[in-house]
Amino acid sequence: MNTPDVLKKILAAKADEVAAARRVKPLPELRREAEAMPPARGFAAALATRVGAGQVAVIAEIKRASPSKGLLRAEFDPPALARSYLAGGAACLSVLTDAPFFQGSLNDLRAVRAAVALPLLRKDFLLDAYQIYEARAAGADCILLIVAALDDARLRDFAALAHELGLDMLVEVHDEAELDRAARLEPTLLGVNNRNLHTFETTLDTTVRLARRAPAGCLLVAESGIHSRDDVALIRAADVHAFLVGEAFMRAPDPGARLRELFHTEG
Ligand SMILES: O=C(O)c1ccccc1NCC(=O)[C@H](O)[C@H](O)COP(=O)(O)O
Repeated sequence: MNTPDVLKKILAAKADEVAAARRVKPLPELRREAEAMPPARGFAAALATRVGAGQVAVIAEIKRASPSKGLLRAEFDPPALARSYLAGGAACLSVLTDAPFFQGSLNDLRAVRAAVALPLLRKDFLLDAYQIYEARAAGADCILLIVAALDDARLRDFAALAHELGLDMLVEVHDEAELDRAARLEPTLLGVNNRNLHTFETTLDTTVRLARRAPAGCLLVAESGIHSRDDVALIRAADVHAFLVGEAFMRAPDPGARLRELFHTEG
């Protein structure tokens, strides 16, 4: 699929999906499940520990398909991918749970939770508090808040709910105006998506540019379009040491080995 404003399409489908999910499992029941979960694993802390030790921190993504690239990996076994990433040195994992556009599911997230102890990001398009409870109940440790998809009130409310449920948040921006809105949340983790989610245009210059005006004290994560060691070096030169990578790993025969090749010199 390569139509303009895919984000708008995804959000429209998501609203229908959430309404359907609420009919199957009403919020009070889901909330009880979420609140009965064991404590979340520190997603932000896992990244900060690596970066604090002078290492790169990689969030390795489990994504079968994407709107911009279509099918990325025919043989798709989320627990096996998670184990491969663990062996390759990932600090955390990101699991796509959107079905219509990425061919993912909450079951993928549950299966990965059962397979490895690494902290997990639920990668989806959140527009309703219901999805935050869903994330917690399925074993996520972190949620994604896409600033382009949320007004300021929802950003604030979702941040408060994530905090209440013990979840970390990756607050994602793509331009200066979004960065200024995100900064008001004083985020611990700030993701810079190199991909424009309306048009798919992807350039690493986005991270380089926005890194210069990122608020002090937050940990920056460069997201999307990272394919080579030169890409990694360019981003590290901008003083960004945490990365979220999907396609480059998903297309590799051994994703964990590819992670090691891209990010580590030895091992
Ligand atoms: O990946 C897409 O095509 C896409 C399209 C529209 C909205 C979001 C999209 N992707 C989500 C992501 O941000 C990426 O999965 C993630 O940053 C990894 O990117 P990559 O390494 O380029 O697969």
